[in-house]
Amino acid sequence: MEKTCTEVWKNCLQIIKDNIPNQSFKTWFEPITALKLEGKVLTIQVPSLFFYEWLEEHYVGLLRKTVKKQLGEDGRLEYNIVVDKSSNSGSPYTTNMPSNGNGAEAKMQSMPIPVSINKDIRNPFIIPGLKKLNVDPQLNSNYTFENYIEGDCNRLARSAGYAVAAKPGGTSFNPLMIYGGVGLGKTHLAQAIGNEIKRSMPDKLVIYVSCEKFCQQFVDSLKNNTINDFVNFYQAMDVIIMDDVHNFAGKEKTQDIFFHIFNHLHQSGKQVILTSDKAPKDLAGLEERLLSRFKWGLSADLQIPDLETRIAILRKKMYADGIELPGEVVEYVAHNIDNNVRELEGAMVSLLAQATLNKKEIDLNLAKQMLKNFIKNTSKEISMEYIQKLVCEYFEVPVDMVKSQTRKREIVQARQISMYLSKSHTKSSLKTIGAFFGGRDHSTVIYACQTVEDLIDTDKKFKAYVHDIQKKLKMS
Ligand SMILES: Nc1ncnc2c1ncn2[C@@H]1O[C@H](COP(=O)(O)OP(=O)(O)OP(=O)(O)O)[C@@H](O)[C@H]1O
Repeated sequence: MEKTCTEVWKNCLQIIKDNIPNQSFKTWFEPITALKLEGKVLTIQVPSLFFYEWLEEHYVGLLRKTVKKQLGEDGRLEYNIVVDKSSNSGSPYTTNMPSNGNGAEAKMQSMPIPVSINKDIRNPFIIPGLKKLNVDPQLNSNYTFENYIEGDCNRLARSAGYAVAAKPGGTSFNPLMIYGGVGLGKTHLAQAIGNEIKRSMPDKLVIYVSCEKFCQQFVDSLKNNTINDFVNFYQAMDVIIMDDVHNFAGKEKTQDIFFHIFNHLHQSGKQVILTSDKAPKDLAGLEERLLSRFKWGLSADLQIPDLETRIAILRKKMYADGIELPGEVVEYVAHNIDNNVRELEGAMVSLLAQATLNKKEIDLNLAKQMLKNFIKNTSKEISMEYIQKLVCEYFEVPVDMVKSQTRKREIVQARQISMYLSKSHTKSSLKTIGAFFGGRDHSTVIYACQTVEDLIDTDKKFKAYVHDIQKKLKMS
């Protein structure tokens, strides 16, 4: 007796289940239903285009083998794709893949599916239903262009941001990648773009999401079997702002999902805005294909603001908070906190809090007193210069010698400990540490750190030295 499509698919599922992890089976195969069997062609229904792409990319080999096992060498598979479940039209739209009549065997052999097919099918079907979404963009309304002070440090990134805000998806800055060090205004600028788009084009669907939150949502959606909703949601956006994409490092599955979402948005002319602590070329732990996408548009960096810009930032904040500070105090703060805008603002807030508590006028003296304490608690104190000074004082060796080429034992020891502590107590890269300690390369730093770690493990006296210095570092 001829088998029904349900029986054939049930047998296929048995084989598939034995060959992949249970969670993957639940996520990608349980939502599939068998629709029909015509001769040797089995048609299955998948819940979205994204689902179809994912199966084609990750399970094509397994599917091909399984179908052949059930239907013989000329067995084929066709997909029926439910394109828009949220449509109000009563029944879901569906479309068949492949649509060119070549049969799924041809389809299964050619992966990934050609871009032209994606494009034609996606736009007309997916967007109309999902456009009805009302999405909270998750933006902080204080992060506007108006509040973002322009300086040499951010001119390119800021004007690119403006261009993107005026024409989301319509410039070559797609994606726009804003990168730079801690607290230099990446989130503020990225959100300013989102706020400006929502102000001038309220109908646009904009979403801000940190990379960390996106990763968590992905894990949750796998757990709850809502992966389809998760992907559909992001694919329906006009603008996605993803903060801190360096946090994708090592998370391959989430990168995979984002790769698909990214492709979909980009092909549909939607805007992607990314922030990162490093330039795309320096991002470690990200898949090459994702990195190459990140390099497509424009990468613009944010540098440390110069004194003039720092003063302007402080004045703007004071103005916004309705506070007046003497000019010399503002200049003093801006002069002394010079590598992180968040810390700059933090110093001012502490200054004001102290003044309010002590009911004192904020003059230069108070600013100096207070700033002394504030600087101690910031990363400024733990600079490579400071580590070098501390280590050299401890071992009573001349400070400049650690940067020289000398191989004297006590100097080498001070140099290696300085490198080791710079690696663990500063955010400097191995390359920067090497360059700072006498123009050495990163492999010298790796070797130094390894040597120090080994000695800590084997030499009690040495371990005590390092701990002593670390204690001083923390107390200073
Ligand atoms: N050019 C600027 N003009 C006005 N305010 C700024 C500017 N740059 C940074 N800020 C302010 O500095 C603070 C830190 O900025 P933001 O959080 O955007 O930095 P970030 O680079 O995203 O930091 P992180 O590396 O921690 O993610 C915010 O309060 C922001 O408003």
